[in-house]
Amino acid sequence: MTILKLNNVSITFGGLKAVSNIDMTVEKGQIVGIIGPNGAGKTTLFNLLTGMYAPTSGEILLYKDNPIKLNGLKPYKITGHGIARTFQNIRLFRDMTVLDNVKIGFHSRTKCGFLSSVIRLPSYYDEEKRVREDAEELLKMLNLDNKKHEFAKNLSYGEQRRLEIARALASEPSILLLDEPAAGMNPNETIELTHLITWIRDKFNLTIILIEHDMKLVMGICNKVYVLNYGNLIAGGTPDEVQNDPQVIEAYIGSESA
Ligand SMILES: Nc1ncnc2c1ncn2[C@@H]1O[C@H](COP(=O)(O)OP(=O)(O)OP(=O)(O)O)[C@@H](O)[C@H]1O
Repeated sequence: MTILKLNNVSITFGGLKAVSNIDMTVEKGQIVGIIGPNGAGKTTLFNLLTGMYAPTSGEILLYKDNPIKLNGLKPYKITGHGIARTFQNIRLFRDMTVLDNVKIGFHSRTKCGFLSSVIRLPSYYDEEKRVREDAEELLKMLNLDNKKHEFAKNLSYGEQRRLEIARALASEPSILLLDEPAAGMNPNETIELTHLITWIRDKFNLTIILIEHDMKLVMGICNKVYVLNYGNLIAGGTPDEVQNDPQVIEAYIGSESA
């Protein structure tokens, strides 16, 4: 079943077409990889999917009960529709605790209004308690519960990446976008992360789209891989299909010799 579809999506910055006429279909429950040399348009694509940029042309459709057109929606609306992300350069609240970082992730789901929060109605305390319990539960699942009172900045790199994932999961997404989750990790952390990604997909019933340069990770866990080069989609298929695609080989060899 299709959960996300891009029809002829482009975005232009000045004269540069950073993403050009992209067609993409993502099936529910799959892990989809987006690869390509530096500057290929991968992060721009995530920015389009999360409402940070609006496409210059084309449409992005999310299939829930009915198709929802995501073009031009504000990021918080898109989060509300169930798309969450992590960032290439980790974006945590570094001077806040691990627990508070995750509690903030629940914000898009909390119902307490401004007034009940300010005058501290019982509904505020009920919600606060529920958010705390849910956040602690998530931290347990991501093996960070023993760090919940640490400042985020004191965590190791691998732990910070897990915390970002925990925070993204707090918004109860149906689609999780991971931007270079293995960047900066050592080989052991990358192996752990690989297991974690498939585990959270199954546990939380997610569809995952990930940008990654670590080919072992991509080819090991993705059901489908899309390859971008200079903003164009040059291949899309199973890991085996794209690895043997002459255009893909050329793009990577070309980028290495550049
Ligand atoms: N806001 C912007 N304004 C102008 N140009 C931009 C903007 N965002 C991205 N670009 C350009 O779009 C192109 C694609 O960039 P993008 O960051 O999406 O590539 P990428 O595939 O994610 O690269 P990397 O693997 O290095 O992260 C680049 O040429 C980049 O300079």
